[in-house]
Amino acid sequence: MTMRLCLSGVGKTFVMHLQDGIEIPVLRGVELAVKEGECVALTGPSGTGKSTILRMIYGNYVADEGQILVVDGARIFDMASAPPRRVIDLRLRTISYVSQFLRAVPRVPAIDVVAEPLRSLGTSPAEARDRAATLLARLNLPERLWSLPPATFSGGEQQRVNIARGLVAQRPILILDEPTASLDATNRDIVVELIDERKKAGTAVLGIFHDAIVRDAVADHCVDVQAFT
Ligand SMILES: Nc1ncnc2c1ncn2[C@@H]1O[C@H](COP(=O)(O)OP(=O)(O)OP(=O)(O)O)[C@@H](O)[C@H]1O
Repeated sequence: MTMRLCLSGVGKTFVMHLQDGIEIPVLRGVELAVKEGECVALTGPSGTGKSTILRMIYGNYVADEGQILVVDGARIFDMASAPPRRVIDLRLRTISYVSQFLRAVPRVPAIDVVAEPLRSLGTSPAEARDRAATLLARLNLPERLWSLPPATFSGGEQQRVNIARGLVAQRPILILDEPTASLDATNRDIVVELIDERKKAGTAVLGIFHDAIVRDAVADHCVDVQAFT
């Protein structure tokens, strides 16, 4: 199986510039790898740095040391030292990231929030909306909500829009930060099914799954982040 994501010697210390430069060392020597078609789960107590690892891979946080190699076809990039333009390109084509909370643009209908990643890749509006609709239907989001902006949706409804948006473009790497935290058992099982389908299609998945049922169902192995604190 081809390697898709490989972290070596990754470290992160937060510096609180507005509080006398206080330093908060969080992670050091992070080593982990994810191959195509594989799902790796990050585990460990609250505050150990699981979300920080996901954010460094997506380029939201800059790693202080080490390498975050992202493999896309024949190309390999180091997210730890990638310039902003490369980070934008990797987000467009290579890495999908489902954060814990949806950051919706005001006044944009849910179906367009979900279709947007396909639109940015050049898919026609009609096809992008069709594929968004298919995912929203699978995730049981009532059709009457599709034309409404998600700002007023319930936590579980927003999470399903967020998941649909993260899955719609089928990029080679999928990062999931607690994708089922606000979902009922039926929708949780659908998310497990969708992740499984992605793995079978060759996507490399790295996630945080506090729900042990979800973790056991999707993860091929776990990495305990406490080892890197
Ligand atoms: N932007 C930031 N500035 C300062 N400290 C931060 C920042 N982001 C995270 N931290 C700190 O880094 C540590 C790790 O946070 P992180 O959210 O990665 O943990 P986690 O393992 O995902 O926790 P949880 O399971 O509770 O979500 C925490 O002590 C947190 O306060």
